[in-house]
Amino acid sequence: MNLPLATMPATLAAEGLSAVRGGRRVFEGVSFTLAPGGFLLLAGRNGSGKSTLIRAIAGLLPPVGGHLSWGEARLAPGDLAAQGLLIYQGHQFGLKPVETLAAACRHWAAIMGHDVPDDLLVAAAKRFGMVNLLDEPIRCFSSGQRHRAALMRFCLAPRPLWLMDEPTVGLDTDNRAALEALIADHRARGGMVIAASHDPIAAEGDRLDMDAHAPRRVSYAEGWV
Ligand SMILES: Nc1ncnc2c1ncn2[C@@H]1O[C@H](COP(=O)(O)OP(=O)(O)OP(=O)(O)O)[C@@H](O)[C@H]1O
Repeated sequence: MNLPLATMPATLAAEGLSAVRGGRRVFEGVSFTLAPGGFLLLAGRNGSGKSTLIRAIAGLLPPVGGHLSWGEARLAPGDLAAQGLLIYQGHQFGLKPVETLAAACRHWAAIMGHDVPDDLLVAAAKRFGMVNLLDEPIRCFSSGQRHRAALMRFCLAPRPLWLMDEPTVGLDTDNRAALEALIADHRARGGMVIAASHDPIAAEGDRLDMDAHAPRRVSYAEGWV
């Protein structure tokens, strides 16, 4: 069962993004275009800025340079989230240990402004082999099960742009395949995915190498630091 997208997707474009974290420039000159149905893999070494770029697109960390646009509209930081266009999944799963999986899913969807009918919840759980865990509290879950619980959220809100930070971590072979099928189904209805990953993900698309966007090092010999 796939939810129809609530909003028509449009091309997402980044132009010359740069970001600073902890007072240090992390990357600069990041540009890309992601059309409806597109997939963009963010690659690069540890610390190259993959998570930072995802957070910048999600509106959690305003870039210090460059901008995003959605179709013809130039965006201010946070606009994609404010307009209900994205789902972001970072390294923190944000799951309450005392909640059951079903309650956690409904809670998260409510925050996103959606009700979750039973058939949708069961379909989401089926994707990741979680149906028998729907009434179990999260505190009893293994780390891989927590990750799968977090991934179920992508099935629960019909938003066109998915931002996935290390979505394969801790998944076994079957659940990696389930993740890849989820991504393929989303793209087939026009959805778009940006994923940061050290692992290969079976999805045709573009690759952005964050190592190529490291800030230029300026030497003392050039006169300023
Ligand atoms: N909360 C923070 N405060 C200050 N600096 C940070 C913070 N988080 C990350 N950084 C710095 O920002 C840079 C980019 O980190 P980021 O997490 O975006 O890299 P990454 O490419 O996702 O790395 P990894 O592959 O290890 O997940 C790193 O140099 C890191 O030290």
